[in-house]
Amino acid sequence: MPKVLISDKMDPKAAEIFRDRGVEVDEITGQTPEELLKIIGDYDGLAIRSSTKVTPEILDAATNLKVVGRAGIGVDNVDIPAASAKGVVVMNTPFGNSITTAEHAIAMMFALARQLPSADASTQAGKWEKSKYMGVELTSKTLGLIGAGNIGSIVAERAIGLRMKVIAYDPFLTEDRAVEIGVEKVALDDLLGRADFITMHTPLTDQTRNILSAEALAKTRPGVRIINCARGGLIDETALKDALESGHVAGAALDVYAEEPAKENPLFGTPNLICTPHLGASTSEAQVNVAIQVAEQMADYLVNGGVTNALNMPSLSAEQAPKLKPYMALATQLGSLVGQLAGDQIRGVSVEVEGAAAELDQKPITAAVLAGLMRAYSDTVNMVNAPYLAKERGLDVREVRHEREGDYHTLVRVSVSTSEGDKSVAGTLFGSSGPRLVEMFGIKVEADLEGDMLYIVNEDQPGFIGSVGSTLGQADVNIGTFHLGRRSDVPGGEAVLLLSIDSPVEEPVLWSVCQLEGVKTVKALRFE
Ligand SMILES: NC(=O)c1ccc[n+]([C@@H]2O[C@H](COP(=O)([O-])OP(=O)(O)OC[C@H]3O[C@@H](n4cnc5c(N)ncnc54)[C@H](O)[C@@H]3O)[C@@H](O)[C@H]2O)c1
Ligand SMILES: O=C(O)[C@H](O)COP(=O)(O)O
Repeated sequence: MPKVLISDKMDPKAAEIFRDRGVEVDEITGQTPEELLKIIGDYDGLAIRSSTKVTPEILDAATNLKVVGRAGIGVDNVDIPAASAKGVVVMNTPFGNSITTAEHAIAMMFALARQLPSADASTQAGKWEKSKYMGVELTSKTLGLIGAGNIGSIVAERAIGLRMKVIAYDPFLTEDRAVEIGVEKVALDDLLGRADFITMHTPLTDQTRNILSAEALAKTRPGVRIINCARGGLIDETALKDALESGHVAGAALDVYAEEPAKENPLFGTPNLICTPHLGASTSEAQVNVAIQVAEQMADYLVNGGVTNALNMPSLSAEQAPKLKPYMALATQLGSLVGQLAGDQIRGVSVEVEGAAAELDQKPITAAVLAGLMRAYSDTVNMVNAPYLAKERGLDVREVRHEREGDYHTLVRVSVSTSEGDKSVAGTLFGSSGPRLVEMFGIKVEADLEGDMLYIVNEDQPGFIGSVGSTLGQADVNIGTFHLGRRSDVPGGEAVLLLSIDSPVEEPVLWSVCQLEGVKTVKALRFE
């Protein structure tokens, strides 16, 4: 039974769903990295929010880990390249808390406009400072969104409802989408110069880090108010402090900080600053949503192989997974066959699908081919890390989908380009018997690729099969099945022999086969 650790505070629904789906679950929150390091090796899954840091050290110790599930959106606390390299799927729940977070941004905007936190403190202190707390109206003001994805577009919708004009800077926002969500797409400098309120809704990346730098803040309108419910690090905190102190920025409302938990921060105590402790996603509704979603996604993966909302692997629904399963087996075998035969000469790989296979999502099939192909060099390669490893090795990977009718109801072809030319193998699915090789390097040969096998290329001549049989027999190697193919129907050409054998063959036996007359190539193969 797969075992999951919930390492950050999560709604109890998550544990309930794991148990209902046949996944054992432990809930141990608030651990130090050292404590987590000691126990992580026991788990197949790790369910987190933003507190647990999934570092390369944690991943190294996580010898059984298959999936990290983030109950929330931001995954900057997970080292995704390191997880991918280890073959660990990283999933998030991209929509479960977006309304709640957008509402928090809107609440922050109101709080800034009317100075609600300090007006509250002053009133409860008995000061009745009516004239001190003069506010501003939101109606007709310009709201500048930096980032107009899920949360940004919900904020836009709410702000338009408040009769604000919304402009957005987001290099990935299309003009059509901008029109659809009712915002004007603008350049960053344009936004900085026009917005009365600026709200941040991007992930923290190399491009967005300090996007509100001292230089950018200097371009904003005097009296601008700034909201950040996205990620600390988007705003230069020192520059913001200066701008608040000078009065150029009239107010800032922050939910996120460069260092979290932010028990100390240089900004604390600055005038006109409102702070919340990373509460953007903290409503009971959002927490139930993300807990249910993350547990369902992780259980799907661990129990059925379904992949949803993965950041380092193509999606594969729980309905699709059983349909794709035999194809993955076929793709892995074909990849393994060319990987074992063409080895490190491979420069490029092309994966073609036709017939029924062309109706399926091709990405998982390609990932399985690459995993099979690279298993010749790596024990830890799987469908998650295979595309990354392929990229790292500089393999040119192509996918081709044929609409045409072929000889088989379904076909997957794997072609590799090597320094010695192109080579291609193809396989199909046969009724209930599953994956079967049907063509190899231009020769029709049918074989089930499993266990230990021997691949021989020879000149087609009488008596050859007998001499192979007796050479193997003398070495006590039992032949299970014989699969034969030749380049043309005319005898005497090049032939391929694929033998399934009951035990691996040692080097001296391979050498003896190699010495038989007409033999061009001999190679021992192994399939899982
Ligand atoms: N405070 C919280 O508790 C809380 C809760 C949920 C999400 N978040 C954070 O909010 C942020 C937005 O979440 P989302 O669900 O809207 O994400 P999203 O992926 O739907 O949207 C992000 C948008 O940022 C845009 N973007 C990327 N790079 C950009 C750049 N260089 N300049 C401008 N725009 C850029 C993208 O095109 C995208 O449209 C994330 O950082 C997430 O972690 C915080
Ligand atoms: O990215 C997110 O989903 C938010 O930052 C929420 O973080 P939390 O789960 O730690 O509240």
